[in-house]
Amino acid sequence: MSYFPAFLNLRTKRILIIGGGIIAYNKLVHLLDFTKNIHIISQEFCDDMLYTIEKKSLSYQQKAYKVGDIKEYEIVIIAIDDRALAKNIYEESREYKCLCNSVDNLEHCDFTFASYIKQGDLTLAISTNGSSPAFAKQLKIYLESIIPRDVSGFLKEMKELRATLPKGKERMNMLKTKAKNYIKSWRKI
Ligand SMILES: C[C@@]1(CC(=O)O)C2=NC(=C\c3[nH]c(c(CCC(=O)O)c3CC(=O)O)Cc3[nH]c(c(CC(=O)O)c3CCC(=O)O)/C=C3\N/C(=C\2)[C@@H](CCC(=O)O)[C@]3(C)CC(=O)O)/[C@H]1CCC(=O)O
Ligand SMILES: NC(=O)c1ccc[n+]([C@@H]2O[C@H](COP(=O)([O-])OP(=O)(O)OC[C@H]3O[C@@H](n4cnc5c(N)ncnc54)[C@H](O)[C@@H]3O)[C@@H](O)[C@H]2O)c1
Repeated sequence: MSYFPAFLNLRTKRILIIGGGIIAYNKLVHLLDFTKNIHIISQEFCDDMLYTIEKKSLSYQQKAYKVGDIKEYEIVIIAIDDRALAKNIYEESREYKCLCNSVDNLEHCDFTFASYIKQGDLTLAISTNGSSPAFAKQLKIYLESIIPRDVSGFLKEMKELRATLPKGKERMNMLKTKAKNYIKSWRKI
């Protein structure tokens, strides 16, 4: 079964990252593109993680994970190097209604992180269902080379048109043609 692609509003969601190594740091950086409502628990923190925690004024605790620490969170990311503990935390998470991501085991993921491009209102996310994160990243790099820098400006213009023109068939056709021609113009770049 494949993961369902959805775009979540994280504004009201409390997120916990367990772990302070490079992988936890990568997940943190990606989450920070969308929310600052993040707490981190770890025994040790890498320098990049500590720098970012300070710069973004994030809350954190330097300690070993204790049963119950995940209780208050809607989203939990397990990014530790202890597979047995990761499994225990995942099993504990089943008692709550939180969504769990475990960086070491796809079977322990209610959701996975996507490789993504974010330019203004355009977010493009890639999943390989865990088959090849390396491929997801390279495909992202390829798509980044195709999508022009002014895409966010184009979306602003489209948003404005949708807000001002009266709804109906005429607007629909006009927006469709404009979008089609914009994408067609990329081939000439
Ligand atoms: C896309 C991206 C997003 C992000 O991290 O935010 C992401 N992994 C990225 C990179 C990456 N990860 C790995 C490599 C080495 C090459 C390779 O193995 O391919 C590279 C490449 C690199 O770093 O260059 C190794 C790896 N990854 C996972 C395992 C565990 C396992 O498979 O069991 C192992 C083995 C660990 C080991 O060997 O010890 C698991 C997961 N990694 C996922 C996401 C989820 C599935 C996404 C999908 O559907 O593809 C999933 C299931 C869970 C999750 O993490 O959510 C990010 C690219 C960000 C970008 O675009 O810049
Ligand atoms: N999903 C991915 O994209 C991906 C990619 C590469 C590796 N991984 C996996 O991710 C895991 C983490 O990798 P890393 O390089 O960040 O490891 P790391 O050793 O640098 O960091 C592990 C972190 O977990 C913390 N930790 C360990 N036990 C803890 C406990 N009981 N309570 C609180 N914190 C604890 C440590 O203090 C440390 O900060 C590895 O197992 C690796 O196989 C995943």
